[in-house]
Amino acid sequence: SRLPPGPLGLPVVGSLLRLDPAAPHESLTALSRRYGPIFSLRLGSVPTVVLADARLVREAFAKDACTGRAPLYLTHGVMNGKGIICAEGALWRDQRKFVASTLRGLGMVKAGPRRERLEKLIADSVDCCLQKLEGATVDPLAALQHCVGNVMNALVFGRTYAEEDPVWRWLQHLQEEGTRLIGVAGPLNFLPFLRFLPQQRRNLRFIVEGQRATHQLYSRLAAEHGDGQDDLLGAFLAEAERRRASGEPGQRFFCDEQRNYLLADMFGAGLDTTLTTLRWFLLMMAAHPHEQELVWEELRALGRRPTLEDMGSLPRLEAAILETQRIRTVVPVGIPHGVLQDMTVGGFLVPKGTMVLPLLWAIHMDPQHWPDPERFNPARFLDDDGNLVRRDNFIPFQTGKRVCVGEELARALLWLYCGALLRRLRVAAPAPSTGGVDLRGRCGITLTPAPQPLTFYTR
Ligand code: HEM
Repeated sequence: SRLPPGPLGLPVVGSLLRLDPAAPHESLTALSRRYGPIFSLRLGSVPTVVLADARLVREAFAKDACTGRAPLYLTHGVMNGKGIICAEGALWRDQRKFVASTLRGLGMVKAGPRRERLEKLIADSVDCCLQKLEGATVDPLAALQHCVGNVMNALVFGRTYAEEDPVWRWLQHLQEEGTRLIGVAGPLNFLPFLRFLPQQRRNLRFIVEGQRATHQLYSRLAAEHGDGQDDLLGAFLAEAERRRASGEPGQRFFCDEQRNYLLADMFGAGLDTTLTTLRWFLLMMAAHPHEQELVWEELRALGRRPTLEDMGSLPRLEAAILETQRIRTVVPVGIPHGVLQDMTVGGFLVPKGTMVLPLLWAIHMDPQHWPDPERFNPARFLDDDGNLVRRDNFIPFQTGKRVCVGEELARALLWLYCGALLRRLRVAAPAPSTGGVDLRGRCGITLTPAPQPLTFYTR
């Protein structure tokens, strides 16, 4: 077979200059309208294939050959292929299995006492968040970051922090700056020699320093951790001990260094994405009061705060969450995969060493599947009788063998937060004369909204 079509690039930079650094998802989407749902280009030194159709993503990501990560400087040079997000091969398979089964043990199951414990943990954090927002005119970011952050702290490390705890403040700052700088350092991935430029060197030093300092903290948390296994760290320590005792070869995957990379990955992957989705949800509700009223009607009819049991029976709430995930996909360029063996996708050859980008923005904004895609319209996810409908061209967690391992937890968090917040509060935008709501996103690794206040009236 032949390679997918695509633009001719310049030597050295390839097609990098075609990408708007502030909106790479839009530049790539424009190219997909021109070259089709599968096309190839070279980004600096990295040969890349872009998939702009959910069917092609499903086909590609179902293959073992496509479970690698892209040959990027940050994944391989900074993350060293450790942890889970950047791991490949035997290490990835081992850690993926361990994480998936640990998350099930922590309550990501359909029913039972563990699920109730998880639900209580989230519900308590929602209460904390409600207290901070009720009656206030603020950007909800700080409240959400603290409250959702503590759910992740509890699940990953087995502890929570007071809001003003200096260690927690420092962790939040590192996370925010790190995510921003990794975005800024994007070109470094494709042109690794850029790391010799002074500005890039400073950014990289911050990222590597932050990594070293958080790993030190994690080692301390591990040393202080008891025998309990109600969190990922506890489960890791117990599994490391079990493998050491039995002397099995898999014990090499449970060293202290891998533990620290894994903890950082789980905390980072879980918090940023969920937080950003919640921020977009509140902004969309404020900008579309009529849609907010429809959700409110449904919640009023229920007469109490929704629980996980109610998932599947509140279609308006669910459709509003799904439509938020469509119109402001938090990872608009998608999380790239790497090709481990030559393979074919859509009849085209995709050679070993290629980076595969599942271009979620193009998929979720495709006018053929989503008429008038820039319009926020939850009814897209409802049929004429108001029942929820599954949509094929919608893959916010991606698909296949590496699909988001936290999807169940993310859906539970979004459900309980969005339901409780809208049941108790009416979210309103500032008057249009003062600018209204700014729904344009800024693209780092995630597509985030601009900081802006909202008013939270008691219902
Ligand atoms: C709305 C919230 C979330 C969204 C939109 C989201 C989205 C994604 C996406 C698109 C991927 C890439 C999948 C792939 O490579 O094919 C991913 C991977 C991942 N997510 Fe999430 N995620 C969310 C929440 C979470 C949460 C709460 C956790 C933690 C429990 C989590 C942990 C992970 C991990 C560890 C991976 C890497 C999986 C692997 O490489 O095998 N995510 N997520």
